[in-house]
Amino acid sequence: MFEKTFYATHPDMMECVSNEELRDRYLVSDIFRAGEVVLTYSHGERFIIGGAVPGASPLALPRQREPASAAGHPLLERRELGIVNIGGPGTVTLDGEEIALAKYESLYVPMGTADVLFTGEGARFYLLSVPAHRAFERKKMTLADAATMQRGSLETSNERDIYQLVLPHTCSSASLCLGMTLLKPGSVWNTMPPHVHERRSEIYLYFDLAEDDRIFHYMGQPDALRHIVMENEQAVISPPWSVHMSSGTRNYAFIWAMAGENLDYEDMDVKDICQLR
Ligand SMILES: O=C[C@H](O)[C@@H](O)CC(=O)C(=O)O
Ligand SMILES: [Zn+2]
Repeated sequence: MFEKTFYATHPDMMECVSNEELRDRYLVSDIFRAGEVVLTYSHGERFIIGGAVPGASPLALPRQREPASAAGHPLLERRELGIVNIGGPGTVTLDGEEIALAKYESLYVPMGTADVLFTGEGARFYLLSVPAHRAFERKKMTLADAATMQRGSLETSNERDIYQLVLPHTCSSASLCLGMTLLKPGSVWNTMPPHVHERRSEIYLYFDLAEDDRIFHYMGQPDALRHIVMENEQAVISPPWSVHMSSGTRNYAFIWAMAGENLDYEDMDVKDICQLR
């Protein structure tokens, strides 16, 4: 069912870890494969991180297989799902209702939704699911519907628009927070200055990069940074004790998703650049 399971980690585990081990623990790659729904599982907030790339025929979100008591039940029996299309136009069908999603458009799928179908050749659906305690309203969110924050400047190479898609003031959810950030041409730094949020884990998916572009993603405790070199359409897991920030070889887009103790975007501990080591 899950391509890979990512375990929760202790910050001490950052010591002496090789680049390969770092990638193995936090980098989520190969989730957009033509004609497949690829799902990975993280013990951090029990996030499911995945991709659906339909070809000529539709793809279905799989049903649960384990444990025996849940086998055959919908994956969203006790979960909610956020979907963002990062490719060409496509359609998501929720229990028979078709919802068109163009690039950068997203959909909040409530707990209890039984059948989720993905269609549209060229569409690339990014999937994020976390446990939920109740069903909220199904909602499509475009960038125009989002709460938008302008941050940074071209002079400091970090001019970007932060779009809040799923947060209490834009779309109700049980635990999922979801948004997208678009960097302006010439700007390459995100989340500058960086922060940690003890009460939530976060997943970043970088996209809109060329094949030979790279993202230098920084993680770890603020006084012990490490980096992971990332490619287009790869995601990275940020444990609650870790910063998450990067620079790229050009401007790019990224989707951020959080879950945990609360839905308060402002519940973050912003770090001074001079504190970083
Ligand atoms: O906890 C919030 C997240 O890390 C992002 O919203 C930060 C971000 O998009 C940015 O500064 O560019
Ligand atoms: Zn964050």
